Amino acid sequence: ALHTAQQEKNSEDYQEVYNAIATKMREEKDFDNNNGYGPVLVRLSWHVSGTWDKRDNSGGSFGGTYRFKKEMNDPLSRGLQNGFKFLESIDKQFPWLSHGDLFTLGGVTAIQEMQGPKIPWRSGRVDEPESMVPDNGRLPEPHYGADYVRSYYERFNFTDQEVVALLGAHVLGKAHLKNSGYDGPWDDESNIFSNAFYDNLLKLKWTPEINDAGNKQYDNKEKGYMMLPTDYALFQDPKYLKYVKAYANDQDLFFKDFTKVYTKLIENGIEFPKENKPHLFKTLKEQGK
Ligand code: HEM
Ligand SMILES: NC(=O)CCn1cnc2ccccc21
Repeated sequence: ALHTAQQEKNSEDYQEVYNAIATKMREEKDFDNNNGYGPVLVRLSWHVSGTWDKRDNSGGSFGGTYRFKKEMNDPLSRGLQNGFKFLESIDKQFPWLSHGDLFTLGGVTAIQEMQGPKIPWRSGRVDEPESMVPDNGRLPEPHYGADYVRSYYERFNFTDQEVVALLGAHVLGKAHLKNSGYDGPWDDESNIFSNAFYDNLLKLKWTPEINDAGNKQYDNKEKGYMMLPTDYALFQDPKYLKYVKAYANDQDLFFKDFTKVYTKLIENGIEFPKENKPHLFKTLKEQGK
């Protein structure tokens, strides 16, 4: 069943929600070794959307079903509960906002407040009941290479270029051994949204290592950076590598392409009537806050 998103509030109302999330991010910037909540909010917005299945239009961000424990406790989402807890006070402050809108707006706010691109965001997702929670197992695993990544994103009809642009979000935050069985990076500059992911992938020396959870990851000793096998796949696969180079050399192109594919991701399965216009948010800084 296709979901139609009606716009119920105007941009000023959503800018107020944006400001509440952005202000709370500033107040709690010491979270996770001073990474702050930005990275986990971005990952949450992707996980609530990554359950979408084009075959029956199940899952996806529309119904806000991540709020139910079956989806929240998906082992591949370990650690995202921190993002959910962060958004609980926002949920209470704006009871009229649906959970699907809350989770996706959280990611948009985080990207913009971490100096990323402006993401035009459309509202109107409607909460669905627990019976609509998609099964676990729809999110990707980090252990495999390019063939796995390519076939995984076929579910979204994403091209190689879109997959590479989307994965640039792995410039943010870090892996935590207890969450995913991967660990690092150990630098603390991972809360600025930039094209550094591609630069690092191309320019640094990556050494395969078995980590303390017995998983193979790629480490750079000099900088204390790491890459998952699925990250490194973008370097190994010649078709992906072409776009890794393009984005390493052109941050504006990366920002433009990331904005397009991230918007596609968080809107998959949703019909937006043309009168339901995207909202463009000002950052706190642009508002002089
Ligand atoms: C092949 C697809 C992907 C795989 C296998 C994957 C896997 C992972 C893993 C294992 C972690 C570490 C989690 C932890 O230990 O806390 C992680 C973190 C993260 N992922 Fe992905 N991911 C993928 C795609 C994406 C996409 C499409 C986005 C956003 C557009 C994204 C955004 C993030 C962010 C921001 C973090 C850092 C979270 C934090 O610091 O707590 N990932 N990812
Ligand atoms: N700073 C870097 O080397 C990128 C960090 N990084 C690479 N793959 C990642 C996957 C999840 C979070 C951070 C990640």
